[in-house]
Amino acid sequence: MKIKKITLHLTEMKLVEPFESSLERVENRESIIVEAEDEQGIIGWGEGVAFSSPWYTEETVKTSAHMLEDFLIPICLNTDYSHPNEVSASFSSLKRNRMAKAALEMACWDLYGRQTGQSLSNLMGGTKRHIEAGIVIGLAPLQEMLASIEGALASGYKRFKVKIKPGRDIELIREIRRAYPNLPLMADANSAYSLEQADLLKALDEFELMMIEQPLAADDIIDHAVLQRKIQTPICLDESIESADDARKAINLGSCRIINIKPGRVGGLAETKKIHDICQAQGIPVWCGGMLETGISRAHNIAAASLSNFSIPGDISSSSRYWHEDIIVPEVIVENGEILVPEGPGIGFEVNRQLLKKYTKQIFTFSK
Ligand SMILES: O=C(O)CCC(=O)c1ccccc1C(=O)O
Ligand SMILES: [Mg+2]
Repeated sequence: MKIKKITLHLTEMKLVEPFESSLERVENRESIIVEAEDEQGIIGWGEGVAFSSPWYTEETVKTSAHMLEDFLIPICLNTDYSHPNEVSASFSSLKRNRMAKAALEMACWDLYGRQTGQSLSNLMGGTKRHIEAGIVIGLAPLQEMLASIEGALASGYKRFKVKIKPGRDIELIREIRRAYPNLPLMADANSAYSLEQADLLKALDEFELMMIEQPLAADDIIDHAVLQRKIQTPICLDESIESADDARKAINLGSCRIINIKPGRVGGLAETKKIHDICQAQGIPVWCGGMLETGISRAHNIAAASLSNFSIPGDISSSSRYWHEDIIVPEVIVENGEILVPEGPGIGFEVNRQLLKKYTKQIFTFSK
């Protein structure tokens, strides 16, 4: 797989509605779309999922662009890979920056799938033809959150995640439970709590949440292990898990009982598969998270979620949940709470060049 040309499209798209978590309110989503072209003119697509500012993890759109331009793209253009599994290994001398690495690695997987006529799901060993869709309700006044849940229920979503933060936790969950006693419900704190608040987190046990996601800091798998021993609600780690090694350590310490895998967070699809396999061997279910991404990253997520141990519905919603118009064709559609795993080559979606151009603020091209 010889890559001849790589183009970075820096895009900005306005969300259908602002998305609020414990740490940030996202209204305009900047992204890096990666286009990798081989000598035959076949093109693969990837997407960097870092945000404009480092509120979720330390990477940003600009650090990703810097890593890609100055380090990752030169490696990629100068290596003749025989399989996309080799791409992340070729980046291994560079520390961290996994969102930047993932953006390029995933473009290579899509390219390879299109070169060989295989779907990403098949390439990764996916077994599911449909995946179950979940939805995330951002922080908003209670009535709005309840209305969002009602709408999502009507659309068939199978799992409901609400963002929480100190001051919007126990009472918020109590009200949602009062309205929906049997809803498959979970909460995501995006690391807004500390171990001193263990009693408060323990008070959530009575609501029988499916899990609580990333209550403590990203680098706190020790404290998460202490917390998990104190509370009944299963802890799911998101920000804390950037690699298969992180997953192994967190599982061994008892820091979590479930893991949220985002291919764009962990360095790409090869690492996704490794984390998936480690978790499967240890009896830890995984699900696929989201990053308010365009259809390109969403398509990669769908392929990943077709693997068998992605056994809990993920944060994979329809394109229209976030975008007035998505940049892929067809858009991602949720029907009866499910998304069809595409069987076409690579990600199985085409990129709408006209829309990509419409949302592109800057474009950079690199060739050998
Ligand atoms: O629906 C989505 O795309 C994911 C929504 C979400 O929870 C989220 C959105 C942005 C950044 C982090 C997270 C998260 O999972 O923590
Ligand atoms: Mg999360």
